[in-house]
Amino acid sequence: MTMQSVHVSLSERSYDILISEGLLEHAGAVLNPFLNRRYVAIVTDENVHSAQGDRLIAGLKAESVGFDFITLKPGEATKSFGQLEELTSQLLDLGIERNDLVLAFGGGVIGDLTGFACSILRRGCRFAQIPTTLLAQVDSAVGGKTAVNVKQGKNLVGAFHQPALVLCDVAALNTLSERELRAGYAEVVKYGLIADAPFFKWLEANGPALLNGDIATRTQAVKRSCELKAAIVEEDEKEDGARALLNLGHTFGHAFEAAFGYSGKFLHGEAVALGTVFAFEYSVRLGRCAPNDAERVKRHLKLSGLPIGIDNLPGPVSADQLISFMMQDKKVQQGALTLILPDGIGAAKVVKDADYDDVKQFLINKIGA
Ligand SMILES: NC(=O)c1ccc[n+]([C@@H]2O[C@H](COP(=O)([O-])OP(=O)(O)OC[C@H]3O[C@@H](n4cnc5c(N)ncnc54)[C@H](O)[C@@H]3O)[C@@H](O)[C@H]2O)c1
Ligand SMILES: O=C(O)C(=O)C[C@@H](O)[C@H](O)[C@H](O)COP(=O)(O)O
Ligand SMILES: [Zn+2]
Repeated sequence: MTMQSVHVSLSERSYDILISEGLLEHAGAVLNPFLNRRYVAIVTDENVHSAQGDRLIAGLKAESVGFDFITLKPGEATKSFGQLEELTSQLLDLGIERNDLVLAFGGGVIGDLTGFACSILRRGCRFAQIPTTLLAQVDSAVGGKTAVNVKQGKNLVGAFHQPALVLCDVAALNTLSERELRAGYAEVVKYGLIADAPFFKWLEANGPALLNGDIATRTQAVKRSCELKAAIVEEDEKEDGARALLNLGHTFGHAFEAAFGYSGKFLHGEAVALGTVFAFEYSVRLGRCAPNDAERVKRHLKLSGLPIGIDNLPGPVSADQLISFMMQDKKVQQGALTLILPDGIGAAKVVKDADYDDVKQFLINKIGA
């Protein structure tokens, strides 16, 4: 097994991201040094349990690591307050101690919910991320943001809680649906657009191979994404500055997700893709970004099967609805919107004090009042 790794350096909260094909079958051996007793609680969802569970079980059994599964319903609706209460209760019933290791085995929904539960369980217990979607391997498993969604907006109740270890088995992506794979790809593209124009160019050439299952290309993309995210998180763990760049496309995107009620009709990655298009178009409107750059981004997202226009929305939504969700965004300061706006490909900026009326007019022009 050829192993790649990325270190996230955060003093006593530092950890490694291990990336390889076939890691699940070695999970017991890799996790053993992190275990105070040979036992883990595994939080997962039904799809992941049936598609990948046997591989993890084999890896744990090979090292005589005992385990219990807590298996939740799949989908964004699981990232809720109700499920948080239920999950913490189940973990307590299993007798999970502070120094035990809980495994978040699944996509970003499982990772965000489990990470949040672990941040509050007995005032904080350890957990490892075992991400099984492209989105989770390149983004959500790294950096310690955990949360649930509420009716007022996306991820509005949560905590920063870093994992002890991240295990990315790229072979786990073989059972992921094409739609979920493409949605995760939106976050890969994001890294190129924020800060790495050569990576975006590489994706224009290699994105099709990545989406078609080429393991080497996937491994390279996961590694580069994790390196870029780790560098930003190391600089600004709790989003006082540069970390907000990772929110490119999210201020608009989260508003779409909230408007559709976290129903799965519009996935996080799809919302990020359309939100990124909106961010580029708004930047063009402000004269910050060349129209050609926005067109190039839209072309690549479209070729990758991602939504780039309001025709791709699963139902009607109004500018009023969107702007009111946007005003609940965690980046709002003194009542003013913060947007992540590109000055071009690979050159995103955190823009505070965005003009509310102008953003609203932009949305009205795009989708109607
Ligand atoms: N914490 C962060 O930094 C961060 C970053 C990005 C996104 N997120 C959050 O992540 C969530 C989205 O995560 P996601 O896109 O992974 O969605 P998800 O967790 O809902 O997983 C997508 C679907 O794929 C299934 N699945 C997962 N792995 C599978 C596999 N290997 N084989 C077959 N099916 C599999 C799941 O059951 C689910 O139905 C959102 O809530 C978003 O807000 C968080
Ligand atoms: O890690 C980050 O920081 C990100 O912003 C990554 C995003 O892809 C992710 O969707 C995150 O959950 C959004 O953060 P939020 O603070 O806007 O909820
Ligand atoms: Zn995201």
